[in-house]
Amino acid sequence: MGETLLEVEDLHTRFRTRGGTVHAVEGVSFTVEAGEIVGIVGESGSGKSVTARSLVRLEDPGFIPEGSIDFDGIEMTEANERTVRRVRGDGMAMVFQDPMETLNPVFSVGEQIVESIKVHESPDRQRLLEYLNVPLFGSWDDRRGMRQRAIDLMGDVGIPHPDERISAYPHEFSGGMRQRAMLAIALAREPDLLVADEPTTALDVTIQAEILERIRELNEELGMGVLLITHDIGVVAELCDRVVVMYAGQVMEEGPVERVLTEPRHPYTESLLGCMPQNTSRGEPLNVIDGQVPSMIGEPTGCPFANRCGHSSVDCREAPLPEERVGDEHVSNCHHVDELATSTEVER
Ligand SMILES: Nc1ncnc2c1ncn2[C@@H]1O[C@H](COP(=O)(O)OP(=O)(O)OP(=O)(O)O)[C@@H](O)[C@H]1O
Ligand code: NI
Repeated sequence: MGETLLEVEDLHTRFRTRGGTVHAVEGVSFTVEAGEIVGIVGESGSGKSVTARSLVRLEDPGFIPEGSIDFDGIEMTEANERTVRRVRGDGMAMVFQDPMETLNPVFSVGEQIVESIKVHESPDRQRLLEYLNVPLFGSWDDRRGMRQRAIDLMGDVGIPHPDERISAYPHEFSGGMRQRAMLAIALAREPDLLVADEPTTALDVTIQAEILERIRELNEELGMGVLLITHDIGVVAELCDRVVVMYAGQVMEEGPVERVLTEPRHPYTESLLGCMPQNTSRGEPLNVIDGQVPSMIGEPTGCPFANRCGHSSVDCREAPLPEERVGDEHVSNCHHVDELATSTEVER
């Protein structure tokens, strides 16, 4: 750790719609160090997925009017198509909630993993393949080696009997197995950073835990950085080193997981923690934060959480978000951080 892999600075991503311009991501900054697992957490619609997609330039039909995405020295917001393809080929790999978004139903899982290995070895080949519209054959040894590598990768992500299942098609796999196959495709590229957008949300709890555990092991074994998008604070607590809390397209709080989750210094984080099932007695309905998520149309003023927040003042409604350093690498973008100081800190 210690080397910055990804540095996002003041990222803005917008969508033009008939109803006006949607400000989906509004001035988001964060970093991921090599080998680190960073979580982005927030309610539905807070801009997590748009942030993730913007990193690999999949924001289309949106656009990035402002901000910088520095990945390993490459400015992604200005990179040409070829560079973007190269980064996706072996720098930043993405897995999504819905594996069918990535898996192609007409090719076997094995073929798709092999294809990903080829793309990793030569990102330009991808373009050639698309252009020629025919499969390219390497030497027999190449093909045998890649097939074996695909089998190994399937084993790595926990697909049982990979040597038999390599010829299976995506529809022959269960949801959990598809998610693993997608992870194998991503890992075939030996990425420095894995961007995983709710990779296990659709799966049952046991399978979810297994896959997340696998991601953690791969992070440890390969030193692969991970940016994990989730709305599940439990997942963040278990897996992440640092967390970025987002709301309405903006960062509310950011810091080491053990600090942010035990001593939140932003009312939004506090409310989010209050909504966790563990903090609600049995039989009680799940807490939900009162009030409405603001419309994302048009330029926001003040703190987007102000209308739902018990601490809100005139500053909150009118002034730009302050960036308050509240501890080592712990930042809260709130005017009222002092009111949220933990009791132990007040005593000091
Ligand atoms: N193609 C689009 N056109 C217009 N608005 C969009 C588009 N894609 C996303 N948005 C808007 O951007 C905002 C952020 O959406 P995003 O999908 O990033 O939220 P999220 O935090 O990932 O939520 P979830 O937890 O539900 O996945 C939302 O208000 C959404 O409606
Ligand atoms: Ni999302």
